[in-house]
Amino acid sequence: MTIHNTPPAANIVQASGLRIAPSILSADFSRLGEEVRAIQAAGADLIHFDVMDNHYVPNLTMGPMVCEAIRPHVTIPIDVHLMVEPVDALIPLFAKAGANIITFHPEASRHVDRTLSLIREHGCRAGLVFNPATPLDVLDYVMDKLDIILLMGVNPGFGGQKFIPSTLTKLKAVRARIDAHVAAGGQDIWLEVDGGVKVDNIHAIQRAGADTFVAGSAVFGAPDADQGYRTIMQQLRTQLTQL
Ligand SMILES: O=C(CO)[C@H](O)[C@H](O)COP(=O)(O)O
Repeated sequence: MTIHNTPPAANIVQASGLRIAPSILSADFSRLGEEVRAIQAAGADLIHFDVMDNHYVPNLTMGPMVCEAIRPHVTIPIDVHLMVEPVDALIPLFAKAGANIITFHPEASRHVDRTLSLIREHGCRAGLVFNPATPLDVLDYVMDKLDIILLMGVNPGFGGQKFIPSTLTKLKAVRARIDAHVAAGGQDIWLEVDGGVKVDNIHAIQRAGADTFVAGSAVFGAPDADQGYRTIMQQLRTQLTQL
């Protein structure tokens, strides 16, 4: 097993284009180190790490200790999606545990602007997550503090759900906001989609404006960890190159 040092968050500045972020929510938790190594070897661009607290969402998953435990097994960035309320106390802990990106839901923080600053102060890239029925209004005030916007394609809390089609309309709206922001001299912002992403819909999701794709059950549902993961990652990637 190769043990890697924690990559600095700045590494991900070099990442460009289209990114696939397998969600380890659907991995085999009894052998998580092997799972993340296998998914990196299969071509993953990011590890998507779902944190659920049985309060903001009705499920309970993993915390900073698990992030720290998998960090030495991969060199690609770890993309931590906080489905927790409150948010702020976990930010220093995940930054210390090797997270590179931290996203949270705006309704879970009383002070969204402050929470975004806190994430960046801890050396991570910062982002907001919107549930299918959460309005985008807060974006009017914090675009300059965002590295990533994540739209949920399902209601958060569980893997293996069906993609909600209205997400495509919302994606187009966010893509237009990002493009206008960049055209006005603002920084680029990744547009990530999470939930229900499969081989048969990733192309439509890309066409609606996404550049970063979280896929959990589609990837980790493959029959075997090595060739199976490579095959599904290749199938996803092939759909993405057909714009
Ligand atoms: O955040 C999540 C659920 O809250 C998961 O990342 C998401 O659902 C991915 O799983 P799948 O690809 O199986 O839908």
